[in-house]
Amino acid sequence: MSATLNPEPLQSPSVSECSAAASDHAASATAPISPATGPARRGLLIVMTGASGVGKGTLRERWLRDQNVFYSMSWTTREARPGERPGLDYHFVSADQFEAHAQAGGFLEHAEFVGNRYGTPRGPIDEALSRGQDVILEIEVLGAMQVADQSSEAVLVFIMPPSLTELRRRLEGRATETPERIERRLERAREEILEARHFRYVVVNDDLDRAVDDLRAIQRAERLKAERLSDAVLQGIVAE
Ligand SMILES: Nc1nc2c(ncn2[C@@H]2O[C@H](COP(=O)(O)OP(=O)(O)O)[C@@H](O)[C@H]2O)c(=O)[nH]1
Ligand SMILES: Nc1ncnc2c1ncn2[C@@H]1O[C@H](COP(=O)(O)OP(=O)(O)O)[C@@H](O)[C@H]1O
Repeated sequence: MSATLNPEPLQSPSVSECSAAASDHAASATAPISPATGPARRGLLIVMTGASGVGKGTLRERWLRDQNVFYSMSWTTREARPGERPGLDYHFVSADQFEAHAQAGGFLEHAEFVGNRYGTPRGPIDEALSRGQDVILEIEVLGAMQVADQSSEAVLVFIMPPSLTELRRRLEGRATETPERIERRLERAREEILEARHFRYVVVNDDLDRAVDDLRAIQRAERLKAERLSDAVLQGIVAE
């Protein structure tokens, strides 16, 4: 893939809005009104991005522990690491399978990262958002920018390492990559960090608990946005 890091500020063109009212969640005049969490609410599309090794997976696991959130499992051409579970951590595919899916328009976004390809399958995300479930993507920066270009509703959160030294320590400590691949990931991390201002939020992952609190605060604030009130909820309020 030939995409490069984009020096221009992100544009957020509008995207066709899906029906905000899921059919199995019709608002009624007598139901308690809770615009932020109420029945006709479409799920949030939250995109967590940032360098490899910054702690995205660790944060996501803690953040979502007690929540019914849809985590989008990516496709990748990378080989599975020992302990990784096909169909849970990633859908591991060949280069040909990946390319065929990309050609068929099956990815919401996809990008090359240090010699391998990664992509977010489109279908399950639309389904989850429409039924009101929040969706979390955990992807690198080029892919996150593609999502931002396509979807004005996406909430983009950049996870910042406390320092590059600490990022190196985490990548080395995790010991999932060869030293050469760690260097390539760190090079990529420098480029990614320089793009941080293009995203809506930045969370520094120094203290894990505080960073998870920040993510929860973002999710809560985004749920309260007035623009997310659907017609169904408003009509329900005035119909009383
Ligand atoms: N664009 C894109 N990036 C992804 C996707 N899935 C994972 N990534 C990112 O690709 C990078 C490399 O992933 P991986 O090899 O699993 O390393 P790790 O995330 O550091 O454990 C990480 O920054 C991931 O967040 C995806 O579907 N699309
Ligand atoms: N706040 C933190 N403080 C110290 N170590 C952390 C923190 N967050 C994550 N880590 C560690 O850093 C390493 C990389 O985290 P990981 O979640 O795999 O990153 P990513 O998914 O972004 O590649 C792991 O060994 C993890 O335990």
